Amino acid sequence: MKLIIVKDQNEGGQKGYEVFKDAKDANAKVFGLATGSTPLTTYAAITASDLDFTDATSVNLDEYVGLGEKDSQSYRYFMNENLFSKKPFKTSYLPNGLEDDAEKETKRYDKIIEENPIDLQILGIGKNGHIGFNEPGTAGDSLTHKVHLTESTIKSNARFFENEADVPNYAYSMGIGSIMKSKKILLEAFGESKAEAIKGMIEGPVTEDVPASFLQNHGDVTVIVDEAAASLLKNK
Ligand SMILES: O=P(O)(O)OC[C@H]1O[C@](O)(CO)[C@@H](O)[C@@H]1O
Repeated sequence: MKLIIVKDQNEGGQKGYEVFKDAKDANAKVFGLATGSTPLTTYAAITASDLDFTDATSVNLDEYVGLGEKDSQSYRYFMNENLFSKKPFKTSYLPNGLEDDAEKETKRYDKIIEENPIDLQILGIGKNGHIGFNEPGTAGDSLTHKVHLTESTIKSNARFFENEADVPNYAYSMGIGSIMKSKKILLEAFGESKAEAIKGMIEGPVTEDVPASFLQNHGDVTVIVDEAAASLLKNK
């Protein structure tokens, strides 16, 4: 893994933008995208740039089950607000949170991923080491699945909702196996609350207990962290 330690999230966002720019210059056509607070500065830097994605496709990692694009907490809404309304892509895919039939939806999404192999995947990381919504215990070869969110994730994400009870209990998530097939991966993490997960991801054993640790088996991962998120690493 290539580790880049930055001063703060703003500098991290600029570096993240550079990874997108390099990928675009190298003719990347499919971008795997993430939600959460982590990629926001990268999306802001992309938005402020002259990069053009109208010939590119995006495939997002995950979506809450039960929320649609008009729900302000849905990930489709988040992506529209923070990126797509300013930097449109030719086509943008997300799981459909309003589809009740999990088998139908996960199969549909796997087909999309197969037909649009991801050139660059951006990831955040959960405090418990999750990537996408792949919670601890998820198999390294998993495909798109319906996830029962952990208590830790519900608590972390409650800040985006009025009440913790409003956080959906389920989400559809791209699997770890699909994430691992991305040609290049960029993982960002900012703040002390991510330090334990970053240590486990980079210096711990490869284990389902820390889903991000599977990235040790990928040949092209760039990790951008601030000093706080890097604070528990022995080798910097
Ligand atoms: O960037 P945040 O808001 O800390 O969230 C971290 C992770 O949590 C998720 O939003 C899912 O809970 C991931 O998509 C993201 O990588």
